[in-house]
Amino acid sequence: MIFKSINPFSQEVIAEHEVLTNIQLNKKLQLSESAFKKWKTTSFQERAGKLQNLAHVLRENKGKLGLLITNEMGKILPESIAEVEKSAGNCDFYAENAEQMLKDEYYDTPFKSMSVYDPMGAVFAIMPWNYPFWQVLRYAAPAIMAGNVTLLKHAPNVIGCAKAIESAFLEAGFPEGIFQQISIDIPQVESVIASDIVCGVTLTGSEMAGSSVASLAGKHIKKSVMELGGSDAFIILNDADLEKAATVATQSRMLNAGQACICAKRFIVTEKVADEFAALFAQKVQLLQQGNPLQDGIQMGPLARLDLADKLAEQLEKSLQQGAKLIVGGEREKCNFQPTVIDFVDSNNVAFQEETFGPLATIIRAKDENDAITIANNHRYGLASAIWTKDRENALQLARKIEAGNVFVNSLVRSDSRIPFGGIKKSGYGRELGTIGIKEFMNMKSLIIE
Ligand SMILES: O=CCCC(=O)O
Repeated sequence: MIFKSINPFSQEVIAEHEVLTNIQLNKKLQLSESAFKKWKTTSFQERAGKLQNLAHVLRENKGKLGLLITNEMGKILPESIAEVEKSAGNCDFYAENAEQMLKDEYYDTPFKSMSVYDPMGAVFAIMPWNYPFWQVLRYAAPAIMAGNVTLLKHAPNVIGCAKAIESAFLEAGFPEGIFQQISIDIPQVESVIASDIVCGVTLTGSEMAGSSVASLAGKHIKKSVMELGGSDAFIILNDADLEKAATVATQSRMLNAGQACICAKRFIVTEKVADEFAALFAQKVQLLQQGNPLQDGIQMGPLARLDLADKLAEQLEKSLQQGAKLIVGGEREKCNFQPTVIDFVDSNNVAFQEETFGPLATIIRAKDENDAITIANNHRYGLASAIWTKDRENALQLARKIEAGNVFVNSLVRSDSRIPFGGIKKSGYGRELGTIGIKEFMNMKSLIIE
C-alpha cells in the first residue's frame, strides 16, 4: 500500500510513500525502546543542546521546508514559512524552560515528601495535515525534552513533511529512535498503542478519529490527550471596535484557507451592530486574493484535498436550503473554495451545528450580550472563543461564562508555547503547551521519607 502526496493546487502527484509492513513497524518499536533506555538518562543540558540545534536546522531550511508544506497541503508560502519558524520557537522555548518546569516539588508535611517527574517511554502521536510542522513540534519538543521518545503517525497527505521532520532531528544530532515517523495505516494503530514501549497517545484531529483512538488507548490503559474539532465563537458586542473586529474576523476565519481547529467559525453579533459588522466583514472577505499559494500577493490557497472541498460545498448548500443568506463567495473549482460569508444562520443550521473546515463564515444574530453567550455555549464543541467589546472588565466576566478551553478578548485566537492549549466537551481533553503540556506524559512520582 502507498500514500500519495498530491499538490492540491495543481492536483499533481508529487510523491508516493510506502506504508510500513508489520515487520518494519516492529523494528521501529524496538528501536524506540532501546533509544528510550539511553535517552531517559541524559541531562536536560544535553537534550536542550540538541533541541536548540533542531531549532537552528528548521530556521536554516525554512524556505525549503515551507515549500514542502505548501506543495503537500496548499497553504500560502508565507504561512508555511511562518509555521516552520513558530515550530523552531517552540523547540527553543522547551529547551530553555523544561528543567525548571520539571523540577522536584516539595510538600509541607511533618516528614519529608516530594514529587519527581520521570519520563515514561514513547509518546505515540497521530497528527493532522493542516499544520504539518507545528502540530508535530508542539507535542514533540516537550516530550523529548522530558526524556521521552516519540513515534509519529502523520496524515497520509503530508508524509513528505513527516520525513523532513525526522531528517531534521537526525541532522540536529539526535540519536536514531528518539523521533521516528511511521507511515502506517489505520488497522496498524492498535498494535502501536498496545506496545509496551508506548506510554500514551496524543492526537490532533477529528472528533471521530479522537473517539476511536481514545477508546483504544482506554482499552490498553494508556493515557491520551485529545485535541479535536472546534466551532469557535467570535462574539461581537454593541460597543466593539467593529472595523478592527471585522479585520481580525477575516484573518481568524480565513487563515490557512479556514482549515484550523481554532479558526473562528461562528460570528455571533448583537442585533444592534449586526448589519454594520456584516457589511464590513463582507467587504474585507471579498478583497482576499485567492489562487496559487506560491504566488506573491496571494492571501489564500486551495483546500488540502478534493474531498474536503466537496464536504464544505455540501455544508454550504444545505445551510442555504435551511434559510441562511449568501452574502459573499460561494463558488468552488476543484480544491479552490471562494472565501464565503453567510448571514442569518440559526442554531438549527448545519453550518452552526457542524464544524466547517474551510473558508466559510457564518453570521448569527443575537438579541443581546446574554443571548450571545447562550448561543456560543449551545454547542458540542468547546475549543476557543473570542469576545469583542471595549469594556474589558465586562469582557472578563463574560469570558468566565464561556464554555471553552481558551477565551481571547479583542484579539485573534492563536496558540502560544507559553500558554496551555486545548478544549472541553467534544473538542477533547488534556492540554498541550505551557508547563502542563510537558507534564502530560510524565510519571509524577511521589517520594515520602520518614
Ligand atoms: O488546528 C489547530 C491548531 C492551530 C494552532 O495551534 O495554532
